[in-house]
Amino acid sequence: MQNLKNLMNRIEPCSKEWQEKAWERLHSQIRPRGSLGHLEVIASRLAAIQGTLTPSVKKKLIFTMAGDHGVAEEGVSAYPQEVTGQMVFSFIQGWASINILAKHAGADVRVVDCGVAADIPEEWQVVHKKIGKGTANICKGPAMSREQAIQGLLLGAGLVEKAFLEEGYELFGTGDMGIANTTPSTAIVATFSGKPVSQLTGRGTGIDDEAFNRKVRAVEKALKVNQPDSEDALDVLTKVGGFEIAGLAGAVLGAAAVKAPIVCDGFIATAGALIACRLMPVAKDYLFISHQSLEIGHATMVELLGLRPILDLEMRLGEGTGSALAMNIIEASAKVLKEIKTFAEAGVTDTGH
Ligand SMILES: O=C(O)c1ccc[n+]([C@@H]2O[C@H](COP(=O)([O-])O)[C@@H](O)[C@H]2O)c1
Ligand SMILES: Cc1cc2nc[nH]c2cc1C
Repeated sequence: MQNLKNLMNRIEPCSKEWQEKAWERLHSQIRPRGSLGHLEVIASRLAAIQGTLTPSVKKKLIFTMAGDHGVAEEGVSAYPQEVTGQMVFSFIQGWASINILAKHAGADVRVVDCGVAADIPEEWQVVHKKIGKGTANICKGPAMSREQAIQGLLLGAGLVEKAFLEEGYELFGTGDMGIANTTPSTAIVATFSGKPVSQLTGRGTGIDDEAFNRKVRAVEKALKVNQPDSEDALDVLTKVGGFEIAGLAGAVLGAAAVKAPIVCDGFIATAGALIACRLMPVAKDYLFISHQSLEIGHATMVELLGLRPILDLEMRLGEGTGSALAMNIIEASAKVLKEIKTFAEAGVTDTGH
């Protein structure tokens, strides 16, 4: 708990001064005022995060956090639990969607075993940090202990901080892998929003109507049995979260602590980001939401965070795929701020404003 307090105490708001300076430059560039829309917002936020008019986000790293979920036994996913470990194998072989899209984005991928049920062989190129062999079934009691939730938060934060300080990564992305993890993510957004579970539950990996009804009932039961306290994000994470969700939340806190930009992926990664921002609201200054997931409850998460997703491609995959795609947009926005000349620099007549 002391280490978690220490982490949160190190998080400061980004620089509103640099943000102002960035807006001044953006408004004096040789184009109609505001014409690059949301790219300008992203650029001004990067300036505020890095404290410069020349932000750099060239060196990029995506953490794909993997974990299993006891609630899978309620029949809430279209796929069996063993797929989590099998996909971890695919990630390290370079065969999966995240490998292809991260390569396209020029980002590295680091796979983290936060709590996969299967044994992950020591020689696999993953970060071996298993907190447990899958969480407990949230329909029957808490997913994990409070100590395990803290362990997961510190794990995610530590990985990002170390990669920033020791390897020079400048932009981070989050992603997840975990069969059944849309169920705890739904429980998290239901707790924070207070909306009916049926309005927040989606089809995850593609479940049929019967599994959908089981999933709604499972989330309702998890909330009834555990009574997570919406005012205490650590309680929510402990009772209805997941090991990879703890890692994903921690990654956002770690990025904020070192003043690095971090972009979260879809439904599960945003659930983690929501936990982080409930624990420490100023962490939001460092967070970007990569895309609007098709998973129905994601819109409510986005609303609660008050941030605008960068892309909307009707994706619902996870792994960090949305983060990878959005990284190129974030990098483009850094170039917009740095490289487009101002009216004064270019000698263009400025009568627009
Ligand atoms: O990130 C998303 O928006 C997203 C939406 C639906 C499904 N997923 C992925 O699908 C898995 C969870 O789906 P499910 O049906 O097993 O709960 C997990 O591995 C996620 O990465 C991810
Ligand atoms: C095959 C497969 C790949 C995934 N990647 C993220 N979630 C996934 C779920 C499944 C089932």
